[in-house]
Amino acid sequence: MTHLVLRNIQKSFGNKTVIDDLDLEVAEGDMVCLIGASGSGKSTLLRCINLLEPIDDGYIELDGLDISDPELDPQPVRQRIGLVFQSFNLFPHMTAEENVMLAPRRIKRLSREQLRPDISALFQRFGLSEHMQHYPDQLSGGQQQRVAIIRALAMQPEIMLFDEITSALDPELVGEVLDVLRQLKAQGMTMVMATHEMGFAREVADKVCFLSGGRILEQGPPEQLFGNPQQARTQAFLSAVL
Ligand SMILES: Nc1ncnc2c1ncn2[C@@H]1O[C@H](COP(=O)(O)OP(=O)(O)OP(=O)(O)O)[C@@H](O)[C@H]1O
Repeated sequence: MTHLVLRNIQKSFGNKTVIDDLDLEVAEGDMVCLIGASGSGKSTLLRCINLLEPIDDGYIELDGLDISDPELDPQPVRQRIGLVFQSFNLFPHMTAEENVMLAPRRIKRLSREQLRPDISALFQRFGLSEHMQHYPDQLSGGQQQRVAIIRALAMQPEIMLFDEITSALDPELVGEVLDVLRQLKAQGMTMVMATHEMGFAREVADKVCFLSGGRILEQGPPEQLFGNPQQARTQAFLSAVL
């Protein structure tokens, strides 16, 4: 089943076109990796999907619903789509658990007691049980990013978007965050990820998209893009991007 459909997406800032007539389909349970140079439009695309940026033209469908309809209340749609950023953006004066509980308490109006079993299970699932009561400055960057992922999952989204979530991490901490994504993939989560982690994209993605100037130059399963006879074109693209 096609879960997310983007058609003819157009987005400009002033007179600068940032997304240019872009089409993308994401099937349920798939991991789609967006790869492109800085400024190619990856973040803007993810922000458009999450309705943080309005699109100028085209439409975005989630499970058949046109979520780009300007008449639609964006709040319930945003709850269905989790977004995790490069910077973890945890509140420093709150424990990991309080950070994770904040949105469901405010938006879903659930109490701490109602939330605790599910939230504890999430911390446990991602190996962070012993850090629930720690403050962000007591956690490594990798642990903070894993808490940021748990925070997004606590809203029980149907689809998760990741914007270069390992780019700010020391290299030795990247693996533990990518492991969380592998786990989510195994559990059937639908995901779109902007990344420079080429090895991960090759290993885990169902589809890889090469973005340049707000357009998708190539897209396909990694074994196609990285295999012969495509390999020379892929290498040329990646050497310009990475
Ligand atoms: N709010 C904004 N106002 C004006 N221009 C913007 C805005 N947001 C993004 N841009 C411009 O849009 C272009 C695409 O930016 P975007 O952040 O989407 O690219 P990216 O591929 O995610 O790059 P990076 O890897 O550096 O985050 C850039 O030229 C950027 O300067």
